[in-house]
Amino acid sequence: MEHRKLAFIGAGNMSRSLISGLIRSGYPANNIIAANPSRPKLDALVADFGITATQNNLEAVTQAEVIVLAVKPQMMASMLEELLNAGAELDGKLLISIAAGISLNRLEAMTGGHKRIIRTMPNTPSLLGLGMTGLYAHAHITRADRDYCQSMMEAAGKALWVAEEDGINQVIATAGSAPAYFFLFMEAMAKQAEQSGFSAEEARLLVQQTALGAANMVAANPQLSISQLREQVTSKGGTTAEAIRSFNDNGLERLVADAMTAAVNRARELESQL
Ligand SMILES: NC(=O)C1=CN([C@@H]2O[C@H](COP(=O)(O)OP(=O)(O)OC[C@H]3O[C@@H](n4cnc5c(N)ncnc54)[C@H](OP(=O)(O)O)[C@@H]3O)[C@@H](O)[C@H]2O)C=CC1
Ligand SMILES: O=C(O)[C@@H]1CCC=N1
Repeated sequence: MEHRKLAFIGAGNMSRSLISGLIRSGYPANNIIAANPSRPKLDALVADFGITATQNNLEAVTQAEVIVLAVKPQMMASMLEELLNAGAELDGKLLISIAAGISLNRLEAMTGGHKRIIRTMPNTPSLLGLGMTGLYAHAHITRADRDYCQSMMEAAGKALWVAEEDGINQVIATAGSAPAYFFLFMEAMAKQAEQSGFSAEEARLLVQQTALGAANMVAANPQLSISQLREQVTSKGGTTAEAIRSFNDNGLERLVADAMTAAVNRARELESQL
């Protein structure tokens, strides 16, 4: 992939995940700069990955060819306004937003009409190179910019383009927010395992190894549907069948659908507010 000079504006959880993925895949550390108002997260990024860091957004933007907008959605307008007021020149630069709930139209307005923007939705497993990122760009974005953005995200995992901008909100519900769903499920399982007598470490080991194994079974067996993998575990008249029956009787499918719809609705609500 091309190693364009890359700036992350906002050095929080998601930037750290993406930077880690990039460095792990061989992106040169001296082509990455991160900007953040407070120092500790920057110091940790410099220590862990050898990138450059600054508390001055303008300095990062000036040096970069590609700028990743990685502040909280609610901070985006004020951050960009300050940047433009400070004299930032965005011409010739590709902007990549990772923010939930801010449309390309809004980003264009917030940047004084800049049109070279790609919208993405990554997730935190990018930290380990196991991320999943959705991407969307308007038709005028060049092939070279699309390819760069895709390979940048693929350095941290897998990437999937969506055909409509609202597809990004569906990616949020299915991948961006979704690591937390699995963590919640694992928390509940670990809690129950502890209540049944395992130590906290034993419960975590049992749950984490099983989750890892299950995810790897899905990835390693594309010829099998996820339902078939579940059926392989479920002996007739056995223990798993009883657990699955309990999940189904308690409406697991509806719970999951409602939770994913709530995430999409919140993303759309943010889009209408910000
Ligand atoms: N976390 C996730 O799983 C995912 C998050 N996202 C998106 O990523 C974006 C960042 O989220 P996340 O990393 O979780 O949030 P964090 O709060 O961890 O990171 C945001 C960072 O932005 C910094 N910041 C605040 N104001 C400014 C400013 N004016 N200029 C530069 N930096 C600033 C904050 O600094 P300080 O703390 O010092 O104030 C903080 O380090 C959001 O838009 C979110 O929607 C997308 C996909 C997944
Ligand atoms: O919770 C959020 O709003 C962000 C976007 C996806 C994951 N975290």
